[in-house]
Amino acid sequence: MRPYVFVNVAMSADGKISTKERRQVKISGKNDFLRVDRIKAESDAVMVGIGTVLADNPSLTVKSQQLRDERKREGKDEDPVRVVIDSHARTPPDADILRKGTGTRIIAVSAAAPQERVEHLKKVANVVVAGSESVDLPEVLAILYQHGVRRLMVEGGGTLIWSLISQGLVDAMYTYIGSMVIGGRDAPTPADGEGFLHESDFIRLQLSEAEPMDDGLLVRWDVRIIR
Ligand SMILES: NC(=O)C1=CN([C@@H]2O[C@H](COP(=O)(O)OP(=O)(O)OC[C@H]3O[C@@H](n4cnc5c(N)ncnc54)[C@H](O)[C@@H]3O)[C@@H](O)[C@H]2O)C=CC1
Ligand SMILES: Nc1nc(O)c(N)c(N[C@@H]2O[C@H](COP(=O)(O)O)[C@@H](O)[C@H]2O)n1
Repeated sequence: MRPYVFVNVAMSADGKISTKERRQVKISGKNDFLRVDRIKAESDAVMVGIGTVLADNPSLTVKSQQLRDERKREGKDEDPVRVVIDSHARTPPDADILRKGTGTRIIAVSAAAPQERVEHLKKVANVVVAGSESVDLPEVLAILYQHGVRRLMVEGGGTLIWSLISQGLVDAMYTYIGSMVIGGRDAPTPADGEGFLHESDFIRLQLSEAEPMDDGLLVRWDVRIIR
């Protein structure tokens, strides 16, 4: 069993999620940031890849005090469980995701992670070992499910989203399209990784919602299960 998994990502009009230097940029507007905060507060856990932790140093906390209070009233931690997919245990022990906010942090590493770094991380987070070289995502999702996570939000980046979506582990995707062009053939996109070669392999989506937001557009897609 695995949680319901949805991706939230903000991209430019030309389909980039940051610059070619992988520098964090503001793509969403005020209303979209409020929406992201709300769907994060409604989730049991939020996941990012180590590339995002190293590039953006996100805290992934719920920002609105009202939403934090609501979670508390429901008997939950103010922040969802925060999960980093990090094969080689590269998460800096002083990363904001570990320093800021409340609640459980899980770092998922592979068996190839250097033991010394794993021991350091064990002092500041729950470390889960899954997979031999890179992290085994189905196994991590099963572990999260066993720990009560039913709704998982994935905030990026492109490498992690590709892995999840290409393995059939994503149920829905929110894409905010911002009103700018970032450009750059090497700038990350919502799904990087290897990419499919054959049309028959493409992951098919069904449009479920499209709404103008700030000066861009919010699109919600459901992943179509084709058997
Ligand atoms: N605009 C937006 O909404 C967002 C933009 N970003 C941007 O994305 C960029 C970071 O993305 P990426 O470099 O692609 O890194 P990422 O955050 O997708 O992390 C990928 C890394 O995770 C590790 N990993 C371990 N097991 C894995 C597995 N099974 N599958 C995939 N990865 C696995 C690998 O070390 C891999 O390189 C940054 O530039 C950041 O600013 C990140 C999040 C959201
Ligand atoms: N929704 C959205 N819009 C943008 O314009 C963005 N740049 C991002 N980036 C994601 O948000 C994370 C920041 O988290 P904290 O504010 O530090 O909690 C960042 O790491 C990306 O995942 N998202």
